[in-house]
Amino acid sequence: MVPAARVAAAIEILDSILAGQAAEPALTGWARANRYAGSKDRAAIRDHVFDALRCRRSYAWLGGAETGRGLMVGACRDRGIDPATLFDGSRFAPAPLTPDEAGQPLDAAPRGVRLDMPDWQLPHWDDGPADPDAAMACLRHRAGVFLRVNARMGDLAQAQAVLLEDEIETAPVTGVPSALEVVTNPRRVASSRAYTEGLVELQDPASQIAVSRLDLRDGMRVLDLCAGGGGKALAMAAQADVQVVAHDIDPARMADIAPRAARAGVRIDTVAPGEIPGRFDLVLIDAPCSGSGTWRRAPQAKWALTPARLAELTAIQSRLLEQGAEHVAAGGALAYATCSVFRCENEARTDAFLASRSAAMPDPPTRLDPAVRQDGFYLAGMIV
Ligand SMILES: C[S@@+](CC[C@H](N)C(=O)[O-])C[C@H]1O[C@@H](n2cnc3c(N)ncnc32)[C@H](O)[C@@H]1O
Repeated sequence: MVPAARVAAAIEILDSILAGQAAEPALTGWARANRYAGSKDRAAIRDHVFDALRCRRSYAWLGGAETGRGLMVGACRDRGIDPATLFDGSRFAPAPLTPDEAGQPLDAAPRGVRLDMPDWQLPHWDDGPADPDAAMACLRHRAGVFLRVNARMGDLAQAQAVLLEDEIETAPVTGVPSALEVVTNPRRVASSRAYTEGLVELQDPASQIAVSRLDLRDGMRVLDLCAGGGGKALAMAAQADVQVVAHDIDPARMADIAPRAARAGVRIDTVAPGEIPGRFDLVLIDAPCSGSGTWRRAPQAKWALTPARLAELTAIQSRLLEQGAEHVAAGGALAYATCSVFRCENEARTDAFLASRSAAMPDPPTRLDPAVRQDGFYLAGMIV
């Protein structure tokens, strides 16, 4: 496909998303209906769509309308490309620009437009990361692809060598000894030998840092209360000889844990909701949250979040802290984590929890800033 045809495809898909469809089904549906598109075309179209979702307000401002077409016109202008070179009405290309698509310069735009954030969220950002504008600005850009090297199967150098067999070049990540950043061929990772044989897993550096800060010692019993697909459970099991029990309110989310654990050469037991066996030396609550620290990976969530949903999430988070504490053994610890940067989901929750009982937070919490670590994260360890 020529570049203008890829832009035309992105416009069509963005219109479906703006009408309410989720991004992944919209992309898959388009690919099924347009089988002539090759893998490079699909990848380029996907990048256009996700870039536009990250920068929805600024692209609409630059492009003159919050439509698929307006967003792609704005995307061209944001990248210094004259949209008329692609919007020329030739075969497969979008129709030529009209005078009402002149857009407006971004310098004159309000803060929420320039930083691509819904206005109602700005106070939450101002109450979160140290440099809120830098944090919001970084969410306008694509995230890298990162791997966690499974220490049970090899070290960084071995993983890099095995990945190179599949022409995947990687680089170490400063300050995260278990992590590699994929430099070439990220789309080959899932079929590479290093991945299928469990030497590496896909995991962002912020999550790897968070797990590395947990005080895990051989022989400990650990409950992962909100295990989801098991990213943290697998990282904990790789870090020490711990017995991990994984639980999630939605057991279907844990379906991948068994095959992932088998690949990684570790054991993780999964339990059904309400069937948590006894008490544990460590209970990890990787709580459901707004995900505000990870919106460069999941940009649709930035626009979908509402004040009501945020209030609902903070109530769930407080309940989970109470529930998690019930499963901590004498002398054990409770760890609370979110991938949000909002105080109302982080310090406000742990402060309220600590104030309600005789519990302590011996060390200050870990706060990771998306402007520094690509993703935001919060981790607090408590003795209950
Ligand atoms: C942030 S995700 C977990 C990610 C996972 N720990 C990982 O590292 O891949 C939060 C999870 O919490 C689960 N959840 C939501 N409410 C819950 C509850 N009341 N009890 C247990 N799990 C819950 C969700 O189903 C979701 O899978």
